[in-house]
Amino acid sequence: MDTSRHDNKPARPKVAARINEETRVEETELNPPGPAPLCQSLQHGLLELFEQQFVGALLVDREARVQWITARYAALLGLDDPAGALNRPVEDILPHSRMREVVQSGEPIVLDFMNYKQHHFVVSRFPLQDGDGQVVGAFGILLSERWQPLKPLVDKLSQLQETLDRVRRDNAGSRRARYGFDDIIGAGAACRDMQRLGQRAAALDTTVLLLGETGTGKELLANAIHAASPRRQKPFVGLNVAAVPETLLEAEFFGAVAGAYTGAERKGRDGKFKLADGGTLFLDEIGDMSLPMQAKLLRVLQEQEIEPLGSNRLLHIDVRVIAATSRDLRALVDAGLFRADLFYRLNVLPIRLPPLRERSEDLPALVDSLLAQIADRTGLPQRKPGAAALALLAAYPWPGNIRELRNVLEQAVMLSDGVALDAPVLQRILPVAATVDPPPLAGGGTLAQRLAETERRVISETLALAGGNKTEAARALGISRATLYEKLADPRLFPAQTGPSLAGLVR
Ligand SMILES: Nc1ncnc2c1ncn2[C@@H]1O[C@H](COP(=O)(O)OP(=O)(O)OP(=O)(O)O)[C@@H](O)[C@H]1O
Repeated sequence: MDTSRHDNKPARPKVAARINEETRVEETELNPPGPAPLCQSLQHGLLELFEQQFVGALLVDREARVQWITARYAALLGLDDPAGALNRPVEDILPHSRMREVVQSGEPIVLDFMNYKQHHFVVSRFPLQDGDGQVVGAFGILLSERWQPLKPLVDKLSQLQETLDRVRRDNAGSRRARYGFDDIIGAGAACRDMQRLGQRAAALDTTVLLLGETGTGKELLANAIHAASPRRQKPFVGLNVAAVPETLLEAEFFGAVAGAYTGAERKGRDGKFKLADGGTLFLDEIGDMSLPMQAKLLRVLQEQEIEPLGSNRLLHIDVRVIAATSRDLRALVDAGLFRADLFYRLNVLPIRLPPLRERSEDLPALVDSLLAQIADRTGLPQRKPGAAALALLAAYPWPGNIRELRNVLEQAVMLSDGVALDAPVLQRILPVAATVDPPPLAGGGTLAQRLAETERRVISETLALAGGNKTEAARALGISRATLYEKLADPRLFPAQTGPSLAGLVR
């Protein structure tokens, strides 16, 4: 039936449900009299254009009632009679739609995920205004039926969020520690031991050595130790040794006087030791330091004096060092790659942080706490994992530990609506098919996708076998450590960041 509003216009055959004589009556009632009634801005074939260009498109009035929907969208939603959607509240046909929010706030939602039964749609929503700037409705576009093409973007968002959190943390409270022992979740024996030793370290003013795989909470524990120590009113400063090029490390540690360098460093600047004066310096990935730098660090630890680059003056500093590494320092000493005297100097009070796979008893509490943090930050309702989702999480080896768990949960929250956190959503996110019932291998995927899947699985398994130790894993795989880092940072291989995070680079 052609129900075009303009008798002299050609029919628009592809638009299954459009504003017809009946809805025109409604529309006149819904819109204030004025020069721009709802839909006038979409005249002259625009609707057909949307029909052709997008997987789906939809228009609602200011009461969020459907006024127009493309035939393809209606078919995707399984509507037998698309015209039957007209004038119904949008949630009747799309329970998780946020079109009402757009109409009410007048703000667009430029990119979002929306669930519909088993589908994950990528959608955009825009408010429509009349000539007086009044919101008269909203326009929604279904950009893609699949969210996977946007996965690199989702991964990047997670990483950037972590970077932002860390930068905020570093800037907040003039370098004060932001986390305490209360923020360390886990009541299992391994976690209790770690916290008991941490409390002891806080009371003593000695050097502390934190040993654990990436993402096990070394920086969190270092924060907590500082916050519970007599130095708590003084700065807490972090530095990831592995993230700073060797040539810049000395200036990063000890600072440089004006004129010591040309170019950007001409003005001179304070090093991390100076910035941490009176407080705590957290040195992450200490095992990655060159032998000459190790000698310089040892001298500072012994003398509590630094010499900024380009100066011949020694500055006295009072800094407690908390060092951390994911590498086996003793093995590095045996291999002649780490100075024995520095090792003994650092190893006064070693604390081992267990990998997540060794503390499965803490997993439900960790998941709960991380989901609460995500809900707090995003303003979305807190998700609750079902038994199947928890079983799936427990089956995965977590080479990236709690950081990886947090990234996976963040992605799952973005991709699910409602309160339940479903196993199928997690299953799609987890890098290795950590299924309770493994899915059949047969199926789709291009050669490139299937090769990537195999590569991802081999790397994950090797890392898990190597206890998260990247040097050992790289050796077992016959690739350099740098290549392994590159692969771990490749979002096509590892959708949830399991390698060194961007955050590490800004520390
Ligand atoms: N026990 C825990 N309870 C709650 N959150 C935790 C816990 N351990 C770690 N996390 C969270 O996991 C993430 C990674 O922790 P953190 O940066 O401290 O790990 P790390 O061992 O220092 O990692 P890397 O060696 O890669 O720098 C952070 O968001 C941290 O808040």
